[in-house]
Amino acid sequence: MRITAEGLTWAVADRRIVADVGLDIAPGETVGLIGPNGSGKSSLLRCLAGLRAPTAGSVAYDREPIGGWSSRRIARHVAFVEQAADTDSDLRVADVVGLGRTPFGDRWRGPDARDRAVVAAALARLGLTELRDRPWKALSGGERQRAHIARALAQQPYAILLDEPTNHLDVKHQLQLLGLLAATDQTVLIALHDLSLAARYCDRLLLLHGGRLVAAGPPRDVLTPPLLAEVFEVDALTAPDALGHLTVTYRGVAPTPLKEPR
Ligand SMILES: Nc1ncnc2c1ncn2[C@@H]1O[C@H](COP(=O)(O)OP(=O)(O)OP(=O)(O)O)[C@@H](O)[C@H]1O
Repeated sequence: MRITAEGLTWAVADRRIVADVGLDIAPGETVGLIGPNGSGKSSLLRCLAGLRAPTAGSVAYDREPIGGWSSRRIARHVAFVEQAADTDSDLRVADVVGLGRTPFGDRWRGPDARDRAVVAAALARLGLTELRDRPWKALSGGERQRAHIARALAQQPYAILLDEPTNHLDVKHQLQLLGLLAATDQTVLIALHDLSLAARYCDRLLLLHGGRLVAAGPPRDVLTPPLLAEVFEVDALTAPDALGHLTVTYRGVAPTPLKEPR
């Protein structure tokens, strides 16, 4: 599914948190959303997921503006894995993953055989089959994170939006998750702080700064030392690692320009 935005702006009390963003994410693309803390990544994702009505501009799925869509219709197209999402603590893991089937269900009946098969497949893809009957409150942070991603997969969306999904995961599960997302046919937009992982797994990167999209393109075009210095305020260089993957190495924080003497 193609996701587009034109002139997308979301403001709170005259402060533009997402400012005039235009983007076009092709079906099946894996796109990384990068930018410093507070640059507007979560806010942009929430607008694209239909959870926030833009102050100006529009979001479209396959060229159809989603402005008037119900949340159920949106959920049949896009799954959103929020940062630090919380869930009712009385549920078991399989119940939480089963919430991904809600947009397809009939509220008068429980899950059918197909729902159960989809949930089992999603649990297996995230390596959670053995934990399926565990109470939610007994899971570690990383296990919860993986269960939220399994819930998104169980939704069988055309596109998945994820807000820093690797932040609780150990190295193996980071690599597994990003490999899974890069390999899927679904359209993927993923906010990431690790720029080397973003470069390795994403086809393209979108760089946000102060709510504005300041660069978009293949990782080697976006992760340039001048842009890293300007946007992230770090002194960094990029080079292929031993395996040939583009990596970012940090010399340190960019030197603060000296203030002019009065
Ligand atoms: N509901 C709100 N009301 C007022 N300000 C908000 C609201 N939501 C977000 N902001 C502000 O908008 C800015 C962008 O926030 P957002 O969470 O989108 O950034 P982010 O790039 O995802 O940051 P991080 O990397 O720290 O997660 C921040 O300064 C934040 O405080």
